[in-house]
Amino acid sequence: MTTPAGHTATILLLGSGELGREFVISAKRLGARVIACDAYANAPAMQVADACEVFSMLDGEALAAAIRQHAPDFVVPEVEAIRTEVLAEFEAAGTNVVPSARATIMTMNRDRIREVAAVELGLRTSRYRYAESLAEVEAAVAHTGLPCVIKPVMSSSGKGQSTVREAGAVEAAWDYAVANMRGDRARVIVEEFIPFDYEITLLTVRSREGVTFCPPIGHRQERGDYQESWQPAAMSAQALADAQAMARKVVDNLGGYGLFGVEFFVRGEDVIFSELSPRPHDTGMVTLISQNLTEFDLHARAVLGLPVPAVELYGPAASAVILADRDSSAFGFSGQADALATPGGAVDLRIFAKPTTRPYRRMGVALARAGDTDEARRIAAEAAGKVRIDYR
Ligand SMILES: Nc1ncnc2c1ncn2[C@@H]1O[C@H](COP(=O)(O)OP(=O)(O)OP(=O)(O)O)[C@@H](O)[C@H]1O
Ligand SMILES: NCC(=O)N[C@@H]1O[C@H](COP(=O)([O-])[O-])[C@@H](O)[C@H]1O
Ligand SMILES: [Mg+2]
Repeated sequence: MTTPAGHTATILLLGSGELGREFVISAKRLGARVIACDAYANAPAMQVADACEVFSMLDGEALAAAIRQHAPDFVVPEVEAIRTEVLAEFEAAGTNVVPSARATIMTMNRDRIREVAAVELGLRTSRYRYAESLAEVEAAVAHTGLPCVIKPVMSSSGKGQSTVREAGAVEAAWDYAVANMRGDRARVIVEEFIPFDYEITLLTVRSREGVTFCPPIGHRQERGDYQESWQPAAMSAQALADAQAMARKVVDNLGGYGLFGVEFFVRGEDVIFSELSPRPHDTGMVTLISQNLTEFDLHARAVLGLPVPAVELYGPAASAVILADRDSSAFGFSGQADALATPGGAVDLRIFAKPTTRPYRRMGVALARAGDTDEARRIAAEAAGKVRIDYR
């Protein structure tokens, strides 16, 4: 291990988006040196890191070369799509992969994590079947019933995902999933559609001292992608206890140290496990204004083997996304002053400084804290709406 003089550890960050950017800031505050990697130059986390490397995280040779060159104390995945076999090889040879190579492999594949959760651990999930052809999808739909949700087993942020409400729409959903999947396995999961009352992310920290939880985060999704989140999500003590018990089982099974974003659907008192990220979660960006230690601080502490105390919630808070609506590499922002002056509560912004836009690309978030979560949501949405992307 080659931690340079004056630093506490060397971290190789695999993926350099908005979540990585905040993680770099948190880790650097604790003295770490961070090398940020992603497939394009000037990615958000690269702008605040000590060094950067540009290569596709799916390129096994480039990934192995970067790990060998930097000999990091910790390899910290930030995106889902990574040549995870390489991580497993390095882990076997002694490299510390966060939270573990197995966790990254399981969670990158919806079918693998579903088997762990539903079969091995017996957690309540939606009814599901896997399918690798149109005929198999049709058989799977017969099992789950309609409506159902069809997703490539390898995808994230809603890519390739559709909700099917009538039999005539099954073929289009299969074609859409195959066209938008990642990797070379044409395989989908067909899930029973859960008409949930609300859905939550339970940020769960696994550290040397054990497992701790942040107050639950409610969120609203469109096109499979998060639009706003708020904390704390109102839920019964029993439902929260059930979610915590399930989250603990999953993270203990996956092992390693770090923060996980565990997703649940809640209907009445029924809590249904959906999926999880073995890393900070996009809906958890609300913790940038709601907690004394953000999800990024908690991840950094757990990774570096430092104490993780109980989290202090400053008060009801919300986040709302700022999205682009077209492809561009010549654009700027305006309206930040107006946004930050939104009355009614504490307001903040994160502008990710991504070098290009595309339709629906997340370019920033507005954050708000207020007397209750409804008010915080209203203020965050108002502030986000005031930030304009000026395409030139
Ligand atoms: N079975 C289901 N029933 C009802 N809604 C669902 C179901 N599956 C997914 N959804 C909706 O779609 C959203 C995205 O689904 P999911 O989390 O599985 O996709 P993802 O691509 O992994 O997203 P991300 O990477 O952002 O977490 C969920 O948060 C939920 O709102
Ligand atoms: N749901 C996962 C998620 O939110 N991931 C975050 O988005 C970035 C990719 O953004 P991009 O597609 O705009 O480059 C990732 O690097 C990560 O920070
Ligand atoms: Mg999800």
